[in-house]
Amino acid sequence: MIWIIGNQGMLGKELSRYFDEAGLPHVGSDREVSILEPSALRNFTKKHRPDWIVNCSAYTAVDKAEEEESSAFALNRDGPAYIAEAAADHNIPLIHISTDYVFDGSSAEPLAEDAATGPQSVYGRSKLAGEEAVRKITERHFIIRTAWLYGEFGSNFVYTMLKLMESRDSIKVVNDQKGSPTWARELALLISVIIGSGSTAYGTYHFSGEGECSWYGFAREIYRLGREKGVLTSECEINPCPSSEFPTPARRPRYSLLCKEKVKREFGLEIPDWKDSLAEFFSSADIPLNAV
Ligand SMILES: NC(=O)C1=CN([C@@H]2O[C@H](COP(=O)(O)OP(=O)(O)OC[C@H]3O[C@@H](n4cnc5c(N)ncnc54)[C@H](OP(=O)(O)O)[C@@H]3O)[C@@H](O)[C@H]2O)C=CC1
Ligand SMILES: Cc1cn([C@H]2C[C@H](O)[C@@H](COP(=O)(O)OP(=O)(O)O[C@H]3O[C@@H](C)C(=O)[C@@H](O)[C@H]3O)O2)c(=O)[nH]c1=O
Repeated sequence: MIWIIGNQGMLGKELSRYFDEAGLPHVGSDREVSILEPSALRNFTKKHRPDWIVNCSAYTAVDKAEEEESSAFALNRDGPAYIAEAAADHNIPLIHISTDYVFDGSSAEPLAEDAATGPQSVYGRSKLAGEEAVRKITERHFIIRTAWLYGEFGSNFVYTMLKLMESRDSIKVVNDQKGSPTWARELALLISVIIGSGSTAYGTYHFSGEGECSWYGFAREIYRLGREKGVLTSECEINPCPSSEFPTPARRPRYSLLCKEKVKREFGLEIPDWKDSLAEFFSSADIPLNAV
C-alpha cells in the first residue's frame, strides 16, 4: 500500500491516476490529514500500514511565499519533518519531492545532486530546509528534485500561458531564466519505477525533461502546440524580455538545469526531451478549454 500525501494537488492527482492505471494499491490524503499534525499522521499510518509514503503536499505559491514565510516553512519544512518522523517510526521508505529553486542560478552547467545550493526565495529556502529535515530524520528517503512541473490537474505555467495567450494580443515572457520543464506524468512514472524496483539506493535525485529552454522558449512551444491542436483560437504575439522587465516578488534562478545522470544510471530510465513530452501532454490531456 502506497500512501500519497497531498493527493489533491497537481502531482498527487497525476500520481493517483498513474497508480490506478498501473494497478498499484494506494491510499491518499490531503488537508483532512494535515501534515502539520503529527498525531494525525501517526493515526493514519497505524490505520493503513503503508509500505511506502510519497509526499506530494507542499506550499507552492512562489511569489506569495515572500509574504507568507511562516506558512511556507510550516508546510515545506515542518510538515516534511513530521512525515519523516512517522515514516522512521514504522520503518517506511519516504519519497519526498523538492525543487530546482534550491539553487542560486549562478551555475553555467547542469546541476548535479551535490552541487552547492543557494536558494533565492522564501519558497526555495523552505524547500531546502524540508530536504535537510528529511535527510536528518530518516535514512530511508528518496528526495527527488524536479523543475517547472506541469500536468493536467491544477494550475501551472502551461495553463497560465494558454489563458493569457487566448485573452491577449501579445505577452512578454522572460528569456534569461533557463531550465527544463517536467510533465507530471513522467515524474509519476519515475516514482512508480522507484517503488517497483524496491531499491535501497536512498538519497537525492534530480529529474526533469531532457533538453533546455527559457520560460520564453517554453511559452513559444505552448503557443505552437496550442494553435496546432486548436486549443488556442486566436493569435498572440509572444515577446522575449529580460527578468528586469517582468519583476516578481520572488527571485528565480537564472539557470537551474538539473543533471539527470544519477537517476538514469540508477533506475535505467530514458527521459524524453521536454518538447516531446509537451506534445504528448497536448495530445493526451483533457485540457479544460473552458478554463483556458
Ligand atoms: N509545481 C511546480 O512547478 C513544481 C513543484 N515541485 C514540488 O513538487 C511537489 C508537488 O507540487 P504540486 O503538485 O505543484 O503542488 P500543489 O500545490 O498542486 O499541491 C500541494 C497539495 O498539498 C495540499 N496541502 C496544503 N496544506 C496541506 C496540509 N497541511 N496537509 C496536507 N496537505 C496539504 C494542498 O492543498 P491546497 O491546494 O488546499 O493548499 C495541495 O492539494 C511539491 O513538493 C513542490 O514543491 C517541484 C518543482 C516544480
Ligand atoms: C505569467 C508570466 C510569467 N513570467 C515569468 C515569471 C517567472 O520568472 C517565470 C515562471 O513563472 P511562474 O510564476 O508561473 O512559475 P513559478 O511559480 O516560478 O514556477 C515554479 O514553481 C515552483 C513551485 C517550482 O518548484 C519551480 O520549479 C517552478 O516550476 O515566468 C513571464 O515572464 N511572463 C508571464 O506572463
